[in-house]
This record gives sequence, structure tokens and C-alpha cells, in this order.
Amino acid sequence: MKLTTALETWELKRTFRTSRRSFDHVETAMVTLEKDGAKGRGESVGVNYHGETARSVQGQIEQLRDTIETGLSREGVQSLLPAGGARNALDCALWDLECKSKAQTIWALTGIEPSPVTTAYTIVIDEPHRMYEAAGAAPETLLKIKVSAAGAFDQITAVREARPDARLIVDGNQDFTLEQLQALIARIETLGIEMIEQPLPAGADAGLSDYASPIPLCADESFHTQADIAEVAGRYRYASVKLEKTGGLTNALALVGQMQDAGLGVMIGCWAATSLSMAPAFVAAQGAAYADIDGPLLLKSDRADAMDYRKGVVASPHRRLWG
Ligand SMILES: CC(C)C[C@H](N)C(=O)N[C@@H](CCOc1cc(O)cc2c1C(=O)N[C@@H]2C)C(=O)O
Ligand SMILES: [Mg+2]
Repeated sequence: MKLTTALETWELKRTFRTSRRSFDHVETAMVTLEKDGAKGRGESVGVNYHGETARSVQGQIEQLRDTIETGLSREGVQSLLPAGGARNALDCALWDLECKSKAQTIWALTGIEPSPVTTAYTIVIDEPHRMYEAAGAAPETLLKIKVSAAGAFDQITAVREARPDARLIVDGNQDFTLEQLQALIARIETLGIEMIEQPLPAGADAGLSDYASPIPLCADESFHTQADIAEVAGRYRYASVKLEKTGGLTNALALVGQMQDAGLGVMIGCWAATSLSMAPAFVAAQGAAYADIDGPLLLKSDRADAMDYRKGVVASPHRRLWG
């Protein structure tokens, strides 16, 4: 098996701000695996809040070059690497390689029936009047509002005023205390917010187990793998599965099944990345309560054979892209 890795830089359409930082571009790590004339590709950006970057993902994979080139299976990669960005890139490349080698689609290999997916579209943190403009200009019907604890009410109100028709979810990216969250919810209860993602910091969200939030809550930074299901199910109604966190599609599919058994609703999320990252996420998103796979919509340009997004509805990926 031949391994190739590449770091790529993608400019964002506009500055992306969370409650903590801002970015004008993102880096991705691409992995290509070739065997007997067939090629499979996978992409990762890494779990940023665990210190992973596209560069560290590439470095982790390069360190395993000999082992990988000697021959790596999807079963093998689960024990070779821990859950994280490097395993995700390899696992997705191995799925793609298997599809290409067997001349079968990802749907045939997984036994999943593909349907178009409605994704959330992210309105990034900005002055409320700019968030009003961005929401008003967005053709999507499900909007995810990034908020800061200090500005959340004005940010949410601006988006709701611009889009009385839209379904709205909110992402706090760990910026709130429980008291701030309760005060916000009391003010926005009539604004038709469907869900609030990760209001409190991971590691400081135990208080949620005694709080019956009138707006459903979704874990993101508090939720990674199977080990988190029991604790998170006692604190949140939903949890965000990202393939970077699960270490690939193989474990994401297993995790989704286990979450459903535990009564934990599924959101499939993403980082800002190209369609090559979204294609396997699209597979995991089949049947999920929420999909948040708008990564490429934030980029100035995407890969060849990009995923097709129309008014927030994503079509099944082309086989030339992945799967
Ligand atoms: C920008 C994403 C495509 C929007 C997506 N809908 C989303 O909200 N994703 C995540 C992660 C947010 O993205 C972050 C956060 C951060 O602190 C740093 C970065 C990113 C990112 O995508 N690139 C940089 C590294 C979510 O919170 O749900
Ligand atoms: Mg989030």
C-alpha cells in the first residue's frame, strides 16, 4: 500500500469567530492510500481543543508510514491509533479505497439507504446588525447561531428578526455559566429556538443534570466517544458526533447506534473543511435528528466534484469525490 499525505490551506469567505478566537483560513490534512491501482482519500483537520491541528494529524500519520504501507485494514486502524483526527483521515481513506477496489458504493458497503440531508448553516459571531444581514441573505432554512455569553440575546434576536421563517439552533461553544444560561433561556423562550449546543465548558457541565432546560441542550465539546454516552445522556438531550472526534466513520456509525439505544439524540457536526470531510459525515448523518455539515459553505473554494448544497439540502456525494 502506498501512502501520500498533504497539507492544504483553504481561505474562508469571511472571518470566522467563535466566542474564543477568530480565523481567516483553515488547514486540512489529506491522506491518499493506493493499492493495486485503486486510490482512496480521507481528510482531517484535527480536534482543535485537544491540541490537534492538520499539521499534527499529518505528523502522526507520517510516523506510522512503515506500518501503514506494510498493509492496513479498517479493523487494524482502530487499534493502531486512538480516536482523533489521524485515525479519521485513515479510516475514511480506507473506506474510499475499499469502495474503489471493489467497484461498490459506500451505500452498498454499509447497507445504508442514502437520502438528501438538511444541514444547518452557521451564522458566525459578529455585530448583531451583521448577523441580521447574514441571516437575511442565507437561503438555508435551518440556521445555527454562534453566540457569546455577553452578546447572546442581541445576537439571537437579530437573527430571529431577519428570519421569522427559519428553524434556529444556538451554539454557545462553552462560553456560559449555568446562571448565564438560565437567564438567557428565560429571555429567549418565545423566540422558537429548537436547541442550544454546548453552553457550558466541558468539564464544568455537571450542574445540567439537575436543570430541566425548556430548550433541549446538545453536547459538543463534552462528547467524543462511547465512553461519554452515560454521563452526557444525564445532562443533554442530544450530542454532536464529529468524525474527527470518533476517529472515523467506522466508529461514528457504531457510536450513533449506541446513542440511539441510550435515548441520546444524534447531531452530526463538522469543522470548517472541504467536501472530502463532509462526504463520510453525510453517511453518518442518514437518520440523524440534526446535521451540521456546512463546512464547505464557509470556504472560498472547495475540491473538484464538491458536494452539492442547495438551500441547505445536501445531495449524496459523487463517487469521484469519495465513496
Ligand atoms: C465553521 C464550521 C464549519 C461551522 C460548524 N457548523 C460548526 O459550528 N462546527 C463546530 C466547530 C466550530 O468550529 C471551530 C471552532 C474553533 O474554535 C476553531 C475552529 C473551528 C473550525 O471549524 N475551524 C477552526 C480551527 C461546532 O462548534 O459545532
Ligand atoms: Mg459546537
